[in-house]
Amino acid sequence: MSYDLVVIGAGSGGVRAARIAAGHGAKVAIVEEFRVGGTCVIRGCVPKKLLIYGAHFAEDIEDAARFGWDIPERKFHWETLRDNVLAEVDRLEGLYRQTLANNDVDIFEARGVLKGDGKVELSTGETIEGKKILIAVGARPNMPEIEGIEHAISSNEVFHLEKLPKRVAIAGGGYIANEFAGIFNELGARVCIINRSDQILRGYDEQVRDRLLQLSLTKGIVFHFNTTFERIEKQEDGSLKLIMNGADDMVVDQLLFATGRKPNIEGLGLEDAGVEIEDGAIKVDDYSKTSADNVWAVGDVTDRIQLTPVAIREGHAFADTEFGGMDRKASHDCVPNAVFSHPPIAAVGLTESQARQKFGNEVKTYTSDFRAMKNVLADRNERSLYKLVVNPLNDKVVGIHMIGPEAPEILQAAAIAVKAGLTKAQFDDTVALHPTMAEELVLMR
Ligand SMILES: Cc1cc2nc3c(=O)[nH]c(=O)nc-3n(C[C@H](O)[C@H](O)[C@H](O)COP(=O)(O)OP(=O)(O)OC[C@H]3O[C@@H](n4cnc5c(N)ncnc54)[C@H](O)[C@@H]3O)c2cc1C
Ligand SMILES: NC(=O)c1ccc[n+]([C@@H]2O[C@H](COP(=O)([O-])OP(=O)(O)OC[C@H]3O[C@@H](n4cnc5c(N)ncnc54)[C@H](O)[C@@H]3O)[C@@H](O)[C@H]2O)c1
Repeated sequence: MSYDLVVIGAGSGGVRAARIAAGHGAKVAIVEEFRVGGTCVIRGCVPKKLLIYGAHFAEDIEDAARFGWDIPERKFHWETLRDNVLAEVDRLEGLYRQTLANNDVDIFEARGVLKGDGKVELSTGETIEGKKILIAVGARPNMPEIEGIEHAISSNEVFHLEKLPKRVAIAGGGYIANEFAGIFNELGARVCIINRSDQILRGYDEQVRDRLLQLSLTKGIVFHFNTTFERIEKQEDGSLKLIMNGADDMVVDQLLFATGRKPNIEGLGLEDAGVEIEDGAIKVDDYSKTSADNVWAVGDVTDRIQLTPVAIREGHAFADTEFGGMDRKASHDCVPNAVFSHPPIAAVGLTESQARQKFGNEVKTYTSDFRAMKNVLADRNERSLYKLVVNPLNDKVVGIHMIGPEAPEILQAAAIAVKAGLTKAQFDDTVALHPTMAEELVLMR
């Protein structure tokens, strides 16, 4: 029961760190209280993206008519999509377990609590010991204290709904709210986003998020801004009555709270182990080292950037540094990100306003506001918007912001250019690949 490394949490960051450390020859244990794979695989990125694909067929089937296809009957079965997605999640969990087993990582299916001096107490009653400990316990949905909040669901439950709700309200205006608004709306539900502030997707480029708002409104999603909840009442027929400040009462079948995620720091024995907390998250240095000897933390529990590839990089850098004899830090600069809304948004680097703050008002921007060829023939009045933000001092492209079909797929490749510090002139030097949407990136003048 004595290991070189004990990892608490078998999610994105923990599994990567365990596998890489074991590959470097360390004896590794991983402790998981729920399911191997963590949020991303079990109830985050993966099932969410599969639902996005499922939902998008609604538009494709509609558009198909203009391309000559006669699809006489449109019927959607939520249970089929849900069960297939959940089966795929099961398959992936199996693969994650296999990878750990192949690397001789011992899996303990229990909750782990730090006891200090390298000891981790398991809910099974056992205690295991690690020369080094990695905390990778992630975050959980933030459910604000509101009367009747127990009637609402979070993203944890949304993948398991028995029936597709006819009327859905979603609290929040961030990633999850906009992604699930798109999913439910495409699947035929009436969707309303209830947001306490006056904007969606804070931190994203203003023009891009305004375009998403306009397109979402056109597709029928209703928005209530500057609105807060007073209470939630369950009615006799099972529906929910929402009593709000800033909007009229509303009755819905399902209420989803998507109001951020809180690091899982409670009940973990952090105090006993001497691990310091800052702003509700574990405080770490550039090497993910906590304030305690031989204890590190990666991923959402450190609340740096709550994204899977970031947790993975942090876990990998930790394992390489501590067990591979390398000096590795995870970079948090130029991290590409996407919102899988309908249509999706993708971005990397500085927004126009961030660049103006950093480089002054001479910052140059180039935009392309166009209708994708497919949308033109489909007679779908949905315009895409691409924007390049350029540092006037050296012509470097410091930000790319996009909304339109396949934006995340396109942005991943373009993000390499931004990370590499390429200039606008080098973008212009690249010959377009025609006919694509991505060619707009090298045609903006
Ligand atoms: C609905 C949704 C959609 C998302 N979509 C995306 C996306 O498209 N792209 C993207 O990059 N990111 C997305 N994310 C974010 C992404 O899932 C997280 O950033 C990522 O999973 C963080 O990894 P982690 O290793 O820090 O934690 P997690 O993956 O959450 O893993 C932590 C693990 O620790 C376990 N655990 C907690 N406490 C203990 C304990 N005391 N003992 C034992 N085990 C414990 C948990 O059960 C969990 O399995 C999404 C998140 C959600 C909720
Ligand atoms: N595509 C992706 O990469 C993706 C998708 C989903 C989630 N995620 C990750 O998961 C995290 C959580 O997603 P999220 O959408 O819940 O969070 P978010 O931070 O994107 O948005 C939270 C929203 O809730 C609002 N809010 C916060 N507290 C509130 C309260 N008490 N009452 C009312 N409104 C409140 C905020 O103003 C904001 O609009 C994200 O930050 C992101 O890092 C990523």
